[in-house]
Amino acid sequence: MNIAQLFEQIQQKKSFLCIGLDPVMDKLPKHLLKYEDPVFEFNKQIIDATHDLCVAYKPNTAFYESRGVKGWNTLVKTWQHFPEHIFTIADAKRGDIGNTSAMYAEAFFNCESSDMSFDSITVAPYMGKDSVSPFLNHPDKWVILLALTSNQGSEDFQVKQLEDKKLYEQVILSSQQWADVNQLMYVVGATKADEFKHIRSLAPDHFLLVPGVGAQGGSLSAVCEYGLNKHCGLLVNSARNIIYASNGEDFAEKAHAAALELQQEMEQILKAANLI
Ligand SMILES: O=C(O)c1cc(=O)[nH]c(=O)n1[C@@H]1O[C@H](COP(=O)(O)O)[C@@H](O)[C@H]1O
Repeated sequence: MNIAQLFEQIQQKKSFLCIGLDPVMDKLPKHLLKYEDPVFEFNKQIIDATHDLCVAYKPNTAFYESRGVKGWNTLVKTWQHFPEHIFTIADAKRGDIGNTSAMYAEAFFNCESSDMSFDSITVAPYMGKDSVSPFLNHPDKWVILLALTSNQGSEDFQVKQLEDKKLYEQVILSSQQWADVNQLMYVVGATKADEFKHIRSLAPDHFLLVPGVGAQGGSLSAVCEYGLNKHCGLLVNSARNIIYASNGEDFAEKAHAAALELQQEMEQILKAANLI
């Protein structure tokens, strides 16, 4: 999926919502425990109840890898259940020396060897260009590079000054030489709303993946004030606020309601910006 196709999906659905699928066994509704794979059943019902309201799903692989082989199988089944036009993000935060990154890319992008073929993967930029390039060698796939993350620890390194720039600014500027806007996005936390105006001056045309709305306290309207661009340019992620809207038998219905609330707010924002 290229940038034009992603924008088309956003316009059709009047939504730039990405739903994070980060399921924890202990938090699942009890009635699902009778299923052979309760986590898959949970994801399946969440996807069925919300796919008309979002343009992307982002399973964070930690929530699957932590359960070993069973968890990996759940991830594969979940990927296989995604509807065709949904943009899929493997939130794996990978990045290593070139030949190792190539194997990570194989694991998440190549259907034949891994039974999954995500549209994109989150990548940590710390090891530099040759650690990111193997993901970009898959021409129809996206790299979503960590720029300014939502957590407190983002202050430890990302905002440190290097000569005339902060580290995260250098990440955004240097990486633009590695791929174009059809293959590269940046993660910017919703908790960093004050930085969006400046980040848009560094990367006016790129999509930004924005986690941190809801459970981490970020505000959708504050992000959109300066974050939108001519292709919308934002995928705003929410996980816990949607998937755990209820832990009863009505969990999927309540997830739908929580996603609808965000989608309706997004529709108003897109209309006000003349993007739909
Ligand atoms: O790359 C990410 O998705 C990510 C980057 C970041 O800066 N902050 C952040 O919270 N995330 C992820 O986004 C999701 C946030 O989930 P909620 O806080 O439950 O909405 C988790 O999967 C995090 O790992």
